[in-house]
Amino acid sequence: MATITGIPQVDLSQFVKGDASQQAAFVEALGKAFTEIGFVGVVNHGIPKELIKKFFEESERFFAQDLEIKDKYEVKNGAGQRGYCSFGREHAKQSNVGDLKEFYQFGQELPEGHELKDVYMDNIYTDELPEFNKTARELYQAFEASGAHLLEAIAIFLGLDRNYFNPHIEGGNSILRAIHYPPITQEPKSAIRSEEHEDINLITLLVGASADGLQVRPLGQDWIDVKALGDGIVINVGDMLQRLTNNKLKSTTHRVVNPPRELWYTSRISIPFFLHPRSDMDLTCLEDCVTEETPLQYEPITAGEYLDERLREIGLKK
Ligand SMILES: O=C(O)CCC(=O)C(=O)O
Ligand SMILES: [Fe+2]
Repeated sequence: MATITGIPQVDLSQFVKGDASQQAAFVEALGKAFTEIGFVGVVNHGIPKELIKKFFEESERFFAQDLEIKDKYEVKNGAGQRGYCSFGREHAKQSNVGDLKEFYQFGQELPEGHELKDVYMDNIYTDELPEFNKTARELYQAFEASGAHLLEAIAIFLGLDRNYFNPHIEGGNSILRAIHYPPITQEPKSAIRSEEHEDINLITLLVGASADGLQVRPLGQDWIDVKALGDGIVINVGDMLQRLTNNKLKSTTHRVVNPPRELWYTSRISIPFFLHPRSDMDLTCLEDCVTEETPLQYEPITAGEYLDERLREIGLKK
């Protein structure tokens, strides 16, 4: 039984396989969750359980290697968008203390002849762990498919054509990230594994982490613990979708806190998929989201320009 506590939960199979009334109920529930707290738990998301398990195991293997090996896969001035990013390098935009994590990122890979083929940086594949590379590709594609269904439901909720997002996410600039929070061995500078932040992209799909620690803080409320039990995934709205909808859908602050002292010896692995559109997607606020009660909050910008701005703020781009 898959359950997620702390946030509302929806069943994606109702939308993908259900009849019209089940689809409508799904759209309603998803829209409510995203306008209120910006986070939702999703069960029956269509991402194969075995694939998730395999990628978790391969990620553990990757991070367990000597730093000397991992360092080979770090691109020192590549804005951290592919390959390995070493411990402490990324920090939240308001903080100058690095997060207590290391991670590895895979990006979009397109077939020969695709118009965006040469636009993206090549992925960095490890020599030691061919299965890490292979499962990353498979999981990337499974996340893209599941994310496309969710965006279709969001488009319906926003009163747009249900295929509104399709041309923007086909060949999009999404990132699959495997994060490792190592065991804590000495009194940490802060009680936080990953400082509070909002995600940059359209939506994030997060595979149930290997340990507790994720907390979200809806506007005007206290921190809420989000726990994924079983095989549900956590989905949240990112800043690009919040911006496009003129704050109708909420990109909610979240963080990962350290475990209690008696669990310091434990590590934590989590697998977020940051669903990004193509760089040329226009993020100008949707007309229907600008009203007398909700006046325009943002200037027009493209997804590419916005990403650039944000990567500088978090120390990944100079
Ligand atoms: O590790 C987690 O559970 C969340 C990570 C996260 O919020 C992020 O990488 O943006
Ligand atoms: Fe995040």
